[in-house]
Amino acid sequence: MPIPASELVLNPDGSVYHLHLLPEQVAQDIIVVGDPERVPQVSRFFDKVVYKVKKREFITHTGTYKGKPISVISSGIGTDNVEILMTELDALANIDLKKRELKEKHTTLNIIRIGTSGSLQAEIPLGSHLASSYGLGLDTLMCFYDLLQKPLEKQVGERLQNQLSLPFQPYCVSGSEKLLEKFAPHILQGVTVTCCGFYAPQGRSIRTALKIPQLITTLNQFRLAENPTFRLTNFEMETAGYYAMGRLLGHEVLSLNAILANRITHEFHQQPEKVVGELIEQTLSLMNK
Ligand SMILES: O=P(O)(O)O[C@H]1O[C@H](CO)[C@@H](O)[C@H]1O
Ligand SMILES: O=c1cc[nH]c(=O)[nH]1
Repeated sequence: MPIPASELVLNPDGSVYHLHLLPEQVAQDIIVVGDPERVPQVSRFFDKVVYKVKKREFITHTGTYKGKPISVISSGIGTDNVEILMTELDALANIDLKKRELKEKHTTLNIIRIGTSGSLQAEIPLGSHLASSYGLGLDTLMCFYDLLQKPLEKQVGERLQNQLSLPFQPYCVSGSEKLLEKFAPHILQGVTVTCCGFYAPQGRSIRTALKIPQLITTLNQFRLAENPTFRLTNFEMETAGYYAMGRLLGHEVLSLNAILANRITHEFHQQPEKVVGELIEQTLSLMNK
């Protein structure tokens, strides 16, 4: 039975609905970024850019880097956008769009996020680069998917739900071990908390009262007796969504974070573009090794 037009939506030119991409316009190695303006900051290092496609916040540049096909795509902010991006990238790789059928052979995508983030530990300074060994989702995306979690991952979600009295259970998913191996010797590793907003969901209060005023303290002090090295290191808004969708769809995903804020020492980096630029160059040089 072909996948109906209402479920897998295609544009009149045959491209996927939101990304506006055709299968030949995306590589198997993909860098994802939140900010659409970061796309050319990555692709300027490519040998050449063959395709430039834009729809909404989803901007794609595809070409080669050191002779290997590569794409960079922006997601915009949040795990709701990540769900769309990951589903449509997977459809481009694994569904025959003309027949609307699953292809016989599965293609695994290698997806690396380069994003900005705030530190939850005083000793992780501004300007650090951090690879997420786990993503911990404080959003409700996975309430709608049947995600398999390992016992430690499930335990983290249950404990945090309890400690923060949340009406839903956070989810926790590991990143790609294969990709982490390339980066781990060169940058910090940590557990990244993915939030459903930038202000109150990350404990920021500008003009409104917080429902969970102890959020940052609880996350800063979260520990597992069974695994004493497990601690929550940083905040952002996409990583757990990428890791969960990657596990559901069978793709390798790693999130790399440029630490711009420290929420414990109350600082924000004076030159954010410099920190992000350094992470872009480091990622490109390590991902092909
Ligand atoms: O710099 P990007 O990749 O957008 O990532 C971080 O910055 C945005 C918030 O300012 C969120 O998307 C968060 O995850
Ligand atoms: O504190 C921060 C900094 C960047 N991105 C976030 O989501 N939070």
